[in-house]
Amino acid sequence: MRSDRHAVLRDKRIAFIGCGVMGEAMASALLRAELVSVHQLTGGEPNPKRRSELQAKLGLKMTADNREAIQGADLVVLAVKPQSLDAVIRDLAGQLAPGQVVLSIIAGATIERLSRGLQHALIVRSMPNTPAQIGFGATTWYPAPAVDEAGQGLVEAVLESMGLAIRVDSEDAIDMATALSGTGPAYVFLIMEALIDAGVHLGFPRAIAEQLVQQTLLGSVLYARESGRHPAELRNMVTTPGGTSAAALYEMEKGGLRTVIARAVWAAYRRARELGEGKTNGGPAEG
Ligand SMILES: NC(=O)C1=CN([C@@H]2O[C@H](COP(=O)(O)OP(=O)(O)OC[C@H]3O[C@@H](n4cnc5c(N)ncnc54)[C@H](O)[C@@H]3O)[C@@H](O)[C@H]2O)C=CC1
Ligand SMILES: O=C(O)[C@@H]1CCC=N1
Repeated sequence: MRSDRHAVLRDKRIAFIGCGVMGEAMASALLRAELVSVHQLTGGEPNPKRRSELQAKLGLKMTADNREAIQGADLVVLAVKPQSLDAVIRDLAGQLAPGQVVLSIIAGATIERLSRGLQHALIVRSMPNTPAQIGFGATTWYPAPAVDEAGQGLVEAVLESMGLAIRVDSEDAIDMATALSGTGPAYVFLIMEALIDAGVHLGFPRAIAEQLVQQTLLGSVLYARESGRHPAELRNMVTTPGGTSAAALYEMEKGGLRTVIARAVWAAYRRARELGEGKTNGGPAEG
């Protein structure tokens, strides 16, 4: 289902409940793509510093009162931490008007929990990521059965303004995507940091190490996408027999890099499920 995003979002009002990293990323993406004008957006945010920051930076109308924020909104985006969800439910339970669609980006929070807590059936669960801020996000979304075509079109138009948006066919796929793409930028930034530090360790000035690493990551991703080749084939093309890549890859395999990455992604998936069960404090994963 594709539709003209401008037409879908024309005159639509969107309320962001929680305006931290992701609330700001989503509002910025919509404004940056000129899909909405600022008077269509409202932010509900208890932190006065964040309220004035977003007012100054994006021109957003901000309020500390979540009930006021959702007045007249077509779409209500829930972008608070899982730990703040109960407070939002207390504020908004029974307060949503019949046609309002709720779009949650909260890791773990199930449609059943949101729908029961808010006493509202029109719920969409989604999982974006931080590159959404510059239009390169990767988002998955899954609507409750009660959300009709128009509601889904509205959600899709908002999510596509942030980059790739894929509708998945189960809620479990949202937890899986939380571990892979939602959390994914954290993995990439850690690898980026480790490579830059290794460059500095070799003797490069940090600014040059940063440029070389950023361009290598960017170029490799674009090359993989453009060539359409399997990553293993592309890796083999770098790996001269008896050369430098073979020496480096040996150390990576010996250190268990693939297993470490797979275990990290499974740990994030388990954690997403725990958050959904209301276990809001973490701890080292076992197993
Ligand atoms: N940061 C990320 O990379 C991603 C985060 N998420 C999800 O997005 C949600 C928000 O994450 P961030 O933006 O990183 O968190 P954040 O901490 O930056 O933002 C949350 C905002 O909610 C506000 N808030 C707290 N209690 C509130 C209440 N009762 N009513 C309204 N606002 C309230 C806070 O003051 C804060 O500004 C989380 O549930 C997370 O699971 C999803 C995808 C990626
Ligand atoms: O760390 C977290 O819980 C959130 C969810 C996806 C990315 N960040």
